[in-house]
Amino acid sequence: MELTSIPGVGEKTADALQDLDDPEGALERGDVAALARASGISPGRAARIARGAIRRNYDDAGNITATPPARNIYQEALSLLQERTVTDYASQRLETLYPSAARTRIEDVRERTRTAMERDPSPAVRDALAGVEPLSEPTDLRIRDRCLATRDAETYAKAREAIPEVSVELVEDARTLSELARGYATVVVLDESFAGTDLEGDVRIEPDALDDPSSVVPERTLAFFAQNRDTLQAAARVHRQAGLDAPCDLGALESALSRLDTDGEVRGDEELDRLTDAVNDIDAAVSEAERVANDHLREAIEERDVTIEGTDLLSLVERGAGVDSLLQRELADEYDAAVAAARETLVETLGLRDTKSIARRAFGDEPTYPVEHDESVINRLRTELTAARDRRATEQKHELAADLAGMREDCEQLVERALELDVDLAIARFAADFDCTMPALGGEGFAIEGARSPLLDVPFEAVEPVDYEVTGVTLLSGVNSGGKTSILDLVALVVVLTHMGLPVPAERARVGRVAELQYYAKTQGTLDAGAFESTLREFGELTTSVSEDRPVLVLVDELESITEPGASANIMAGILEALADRDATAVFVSHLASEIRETAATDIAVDGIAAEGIEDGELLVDRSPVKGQLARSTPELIVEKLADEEADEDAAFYQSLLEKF
Ligand SMILES: Nc1ncnc2c1ncn2[C@@H]1O[C@H](COP(=O)(O)OP(=O)(O)OP(=O)(O)O)[C@@H](O)[C@H]1O
Repeated sequence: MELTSIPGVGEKTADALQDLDDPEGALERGDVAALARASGISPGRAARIARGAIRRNYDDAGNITATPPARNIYQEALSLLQERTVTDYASQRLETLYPSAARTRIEDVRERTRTAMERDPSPAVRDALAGVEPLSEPTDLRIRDRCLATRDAETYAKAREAIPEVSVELVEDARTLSELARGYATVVVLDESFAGTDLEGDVRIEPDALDDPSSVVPERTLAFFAQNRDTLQAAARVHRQAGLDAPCDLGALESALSRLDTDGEVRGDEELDRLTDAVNDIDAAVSEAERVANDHLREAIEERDVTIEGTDLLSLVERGAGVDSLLQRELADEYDAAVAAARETLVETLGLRDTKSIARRAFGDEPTYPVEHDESVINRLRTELTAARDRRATEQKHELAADLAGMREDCEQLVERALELDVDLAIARFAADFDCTMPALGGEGFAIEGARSPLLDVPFEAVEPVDYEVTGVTLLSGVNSGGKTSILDLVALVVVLTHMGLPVPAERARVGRVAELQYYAKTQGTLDAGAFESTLREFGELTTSVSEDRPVLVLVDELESITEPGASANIMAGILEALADRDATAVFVSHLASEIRETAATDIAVDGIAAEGIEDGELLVDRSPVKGQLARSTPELIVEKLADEEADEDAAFYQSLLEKF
């Protein structure tokens, strides 16, 4: 795939993407998290690139939101979904959903949405999802107890490239090889020519080692699983809890992972634990053995009366013999028992097996008081135990790596499915939280029934449902705070969600295909001449851009505020006529609906959000616009109320005011 053919991807970005493991796959999957791992590419940019790739695949002209308020609605829709994700991945992945102009794209997302809406976002699944994140590659793995050796310069270069985790050494002959073996626990020789040579230490002749690096460094396989262990365990839990089809045997994976520590060491092996503890506890065990022996001996000596004949004493003194020889002569049996206790304590405390006889030699038969160990024997014991521990660890690593090696691809799928489930669950929760349905696609304009906006400043439970259908060009009139702006937001939201392929917050909805959503929010106050001119230009361009194959939905909120009322009524009438001529769909909210209708040369439909009356100073409003009915304005309603309520002479004044409406 030519990466530069994706909209928004230049040479530099393409180079950065090319360094990823599988840039095409990441683009195909819309894997924003993977794309964001390319150097210099932020998650926001990664999402734009993924959207660009989708647009190219679907030959899609792009996002239908054509104005800042339309884009805000899209952002709000996205936030409502993103708030319902557990993982960062799903949150970023949702950014690849955009309101598309391509029917095939919308249909593809709708298919996924239907499946997503059937999923059950149970707390147990969400809990498990909290532990899942995209897999990562371990870096800087260095193995220091092994090295590779060769006398061939070419093999040396190949080895450095194939197995960078260990040192590679150039050797000249058997002597230099033996020297090397003294510095490493294991030396793997890559040259056949050394076979048959008598070498000291753990030197292995393995000319094919470079073909299977994990035979030399099982840590390479293990490091990936160790680094991602918690994520993989969580992804397995997600599969169990959600009843998802797993790509591999979850039990086998979980049991293999339970034998691995996050630092890549094998755990749960009794023999390895025994040897590790023995190496760690050796000094403490030696002290304990000495203490046991000396306690024994001290007690024995304390309890004994030693009788010594004068001649013996003399001869002892003459020979310069110390108390040791007295010990040997008088307490030989006790000494033997004390040493036996010391040996037993050392062997027992360290749980020794193969190295028992070495350990026993740590306490000599020659009587001394206090009983002391032979440090050189203990050093030998330490060396033997350490070597046995390392051998066992490496064996175990090979075994575990062999179990896990074949599972890598399945694990990648396992995590991907779990993360994608989070995307589905966010959609399912959004649909459930806002009582959504899948809208029907097609026809002219739009029709919504029982629609409730999640964008209002009131809690969703308090939102009153709205029905509204528009085909063609319509003015929407209504009392102050009747909910006109809220309806434009709601219509924009429903249109955006529909074109994203998502469900909409309504009992029923039908949305005609739109190539552009042109939403203009109310301006704050009159525009100066320059701003007024550029606004007019915008509408000029807009009215000429509408055509049958470029259906445009125009939503405009109180355009009259851009200039003085008379002029703005004329301008709006003109824009509406032009849009009506081109069969566009448009809703213009305005307090000048009646003036505009009078000015316009063609018939313009007017709908109204009507107040049913005033109660305690509050308007009672039916939020669904009434078709074909100009709503009475708030001032008119208040004058009418005063005309009804006031005493005779005042009532006449209010009556005359009312007649002017
Ligand atoms: N469907 C609804 N359910 C509940 N409350 C609503 C609904 N629609 C609007 N409201 C409430 O009415 C308030 C005013 O709504 P909105 O701003 O849409 O009215 P408006 O007709 O555009 O007002 P104005 O004529 O002053 O511009 C909202 O902030 C919201 O609190």
